[in-house]
Amino acid sequence: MASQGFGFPRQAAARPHRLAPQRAEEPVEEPETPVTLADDAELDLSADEAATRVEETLAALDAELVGLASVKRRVREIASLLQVDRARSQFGLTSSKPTLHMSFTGGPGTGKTTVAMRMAAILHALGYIRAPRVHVVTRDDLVGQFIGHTAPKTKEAIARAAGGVLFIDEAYYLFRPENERDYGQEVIEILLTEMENERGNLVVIFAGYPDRMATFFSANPGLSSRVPHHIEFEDYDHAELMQIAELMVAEENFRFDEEAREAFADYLTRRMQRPNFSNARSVRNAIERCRLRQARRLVGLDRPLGKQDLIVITAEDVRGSSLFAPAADG
Ligand SMILES: Nc1ncnc2c1ncn2[C@@H]1O[C@H](COP(=O)(O)OP(=O)(O)OP(=O)(O)O)[C@@H](O)[C@H]1O
Repeated sequence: MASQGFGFPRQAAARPHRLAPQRAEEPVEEPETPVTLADDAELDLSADEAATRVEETLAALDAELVGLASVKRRVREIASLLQVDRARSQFGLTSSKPTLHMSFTGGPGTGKTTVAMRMAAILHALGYIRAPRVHVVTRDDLVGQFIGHTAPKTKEAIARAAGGVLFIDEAYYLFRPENERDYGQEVIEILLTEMENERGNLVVIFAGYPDRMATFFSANPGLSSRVPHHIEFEDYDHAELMQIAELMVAEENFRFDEEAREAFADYLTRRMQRPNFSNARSVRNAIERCRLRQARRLVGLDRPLGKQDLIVITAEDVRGSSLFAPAADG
């Protein structure tokens, strides 16, 4: 038997009554009704247009994000879950929509926000959310300063995220056990209700450092039980950070020369041991400062510049960092 593509087979519904005449050049998409497949039909999961878009996003995730093997595996699993759920509904197999609230735990700059954006693209491609949108908030966007201000603020944030993803960065700041009248508790209660009521219209991602997130969830078991997907982001090692640096430099049409590459590796070794090291974000910031020093060097050159001059970052541009100063402390 010929297998069918994975798009929902549809039949045209009756022409809807129109309230206002449409201009001829604006074709109106007819609403379509899904058709339930026969019990002996077969589906080719990979022949769907949505599956193609998901594969493209997953391939971009692989190519553009260094490392993160277990994160990429979990994103694939969630994509598979939704693909199979779509296939089941085509056969009329009813089940509740999967709950996709998640926690992303990991150190700073490990790619949590970036992966959230890719996740939103996948959830959208598979029809789980209406828009591939991520609304990023922190405690200050949700908690009001006075009585009566918190609920409207939280509800406004939820309304802005509706149909997409609400990404709550450093979510544990919502919970301050030392102050039992803290308005953060009100936010958690509203979230609990909305995560249940708006299931299928809103995905909430709680993000932050692993240890603090663990404390946050164990202190809020109601919330924890509504978050079935926990994805952990590891700190990057030196080799991965070097690859990230090469990727970022190439994306901006720059290039390290051989000595600059060595100097940057040396820089990273030093930077990783210092306070406030933020993984890939620290790499991005370091590259910005290399660009600044390259510009300063080029402007000071007493000769015309060629294309290669503008592309190449040299060891001097890297070693100008204060980390290489004899008594570096900043
Ligand atoms: N694996 C990676 N490969 C390439 N670039 C990456 C990778 N991870 C992160 N980046 C880049 O590093 C920067 C910081 O990443 P991102 O903001 O996603 O981290 P984060 O975990 O959300 O950080 P924070 O928790 O501090 O907000 C971004 O510019 C992102 O593109």
